Amino acid sequence: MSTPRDRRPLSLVQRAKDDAPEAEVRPLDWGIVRRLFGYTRPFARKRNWLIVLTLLRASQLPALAWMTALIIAGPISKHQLSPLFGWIAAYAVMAVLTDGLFHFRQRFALEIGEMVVGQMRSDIFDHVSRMPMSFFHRVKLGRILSRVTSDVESLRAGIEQVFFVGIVQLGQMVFAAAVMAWTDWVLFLVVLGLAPVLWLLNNHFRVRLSRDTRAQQESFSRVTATLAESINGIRVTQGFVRQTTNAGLFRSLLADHSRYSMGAARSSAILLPLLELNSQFFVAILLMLGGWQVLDGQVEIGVLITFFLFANQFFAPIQVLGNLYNQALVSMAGAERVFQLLDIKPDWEDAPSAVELPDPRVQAKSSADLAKARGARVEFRNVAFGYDAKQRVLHDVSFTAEPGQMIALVGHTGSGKSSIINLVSKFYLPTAGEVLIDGYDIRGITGRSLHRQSGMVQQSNFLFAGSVLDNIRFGRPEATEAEVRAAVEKLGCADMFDSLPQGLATVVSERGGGISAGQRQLVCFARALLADPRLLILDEATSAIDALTEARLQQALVTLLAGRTSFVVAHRLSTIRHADLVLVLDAGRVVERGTHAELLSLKKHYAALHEQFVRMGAA
Ligand SMILES: Nc1ncnc2c1ncn2[C@@H]1O[C@H](COP(=O)(O)OP(=O)(O)OP(=O)(O)O)[C@@H](O)[C@H]1O
Repeated sequence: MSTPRDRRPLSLVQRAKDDAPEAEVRPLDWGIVRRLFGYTRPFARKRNWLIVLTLLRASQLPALAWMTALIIAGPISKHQLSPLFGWIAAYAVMAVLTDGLFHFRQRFALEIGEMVVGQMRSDIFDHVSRMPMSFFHRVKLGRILSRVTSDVESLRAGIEQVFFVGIVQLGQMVFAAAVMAWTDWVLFLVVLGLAPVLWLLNNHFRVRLSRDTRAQQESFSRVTATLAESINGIRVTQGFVRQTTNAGLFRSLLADHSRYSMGAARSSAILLPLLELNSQFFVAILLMLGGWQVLDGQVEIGVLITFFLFANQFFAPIQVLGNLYNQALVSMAGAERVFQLLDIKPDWEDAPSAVELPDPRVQAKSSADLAKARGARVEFRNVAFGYDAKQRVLHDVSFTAEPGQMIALVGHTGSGKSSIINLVSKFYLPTAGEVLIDGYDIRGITGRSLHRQSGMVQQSNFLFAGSVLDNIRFGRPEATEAEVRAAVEKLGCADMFDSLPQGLATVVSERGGGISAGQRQLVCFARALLADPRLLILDEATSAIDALTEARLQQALVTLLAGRTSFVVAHRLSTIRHADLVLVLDAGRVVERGTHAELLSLKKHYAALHEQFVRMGAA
């Protein structure tokens, strides 16, 4: 068995084809903005203060400009020295206030950004962890990684910068427009008349930029997805000497990404100078008209200076807003992808009426009761199942595993062994028929309560990066070192762990590097033993292990399984011989059942499989 797995070919060529671009989105979507804003609700006080500070700052900058204009047009142009000092002192106070507020605005914005980003990452993790296995067959690891990393990171800039800096800049523009209109409405009308030209020009380039930015992000997500898959599949890559081919394909994805990045950079390199040129063009027109009014004596020079100061306040934000708009597009695309992931509904969930699977060990009064309660009763009644609606992979499967029995599943590859185990673990629900655990229909009990009473040892013997000790107590983190040691001793393998460089404290890597295949398997056995499950699922490792270790593993296995109900996808004859019931599967059907001896005497499917086992063993 190879529990939950991806059956697509592990090839980068395939990946490049698989990764069709994600759905196009509107550049600015207020629904997404509102939803993002919802993330600031837990920090509403700070957020509201931030909004107040932002609005204040939006008025402070134009106020400073106005004070400058008043000082120039007033005491300076009228040569009044003593009022000048008063004005300058007022200006200095205003400047200190402005930058004091700036400090808090900046700090609050960064803090809120950080909190939102942290919350979002934690939501993605929670959401993904609760998904049924079918989700992990569909959604690639790399895609999940890029949601949590680059997409969320692009949102941070959106939250910290776009919104709050945007308000300041817009406020500044509105204030400046009001002062300009009040100072000289004719010149102001000229500014207003030319504004649509600027807007149309910007719009054209921004649509282009938005397209380029999305393409750039998608190509990057393909790069990260491919990287994640390549590292995961590094053994296969090296085993088939595909390094050069894969590196070439990876380079072509990088080249793709560079092309899109260059496209985005080119569009932005046209847009930004154009914006600047526009402002300068306006200034030229204003100089011409304003200069003529001053020369003609219609307007005082002080008024023209005021107008220019505010024209500057009006135009400067256009560029900043342009940059913020670019950032908003990037953030919007990131937010859309994050929300798409968060909105994926599981194919199925526990029914609202689902109850906890009772643990009979809790009620056991005598040690005899306790011994009986150590294993669960599992029954399949006419079960049919398919990973998708079109194709069934199990047909009419019925059997009963009494408490404490060991059921061995044997059959050729693809015969349905893993699928039976996926159903017992409630990783999937049967398409038809019933799976009963202790008489409870599996649909009516919660997955969590079932998993609390079950344990799993996978063929890959998956270990987390950390110490051997922590890996063993993964299912019961509160277990003491003494309890872990007791479990290891019970399995009769304490010496194998003691021989490690730092004993149980030895650190292993994600793929279990640092310890041998046999030791890795023992860690998984000890982990299962410590969790003390009533139902144990074991996918026997096929990896070659020397005869001595094999004998010790077998002994440890007998200890581990004693009294518990177990399902074993058996790859070793010695295990099958111990089974109370062997189910022989062929094309999703149970074609034979019985003990090893009974099945051998039938001289049919099992006998043929047995012969293969023996021959392989001899080889
Ligand atoms: N995630 C999946 N999505 C779609 N079909 C699947 C999936 N997993 C398995 N299958 C299909 O279901 C059928 C039964 O597969 P299953 O994994 O149960 O067989 P198995 O006996 O455990 O095989 P093996 O010994 O190779 O692990 C096969 O035809 C297989 O292609």
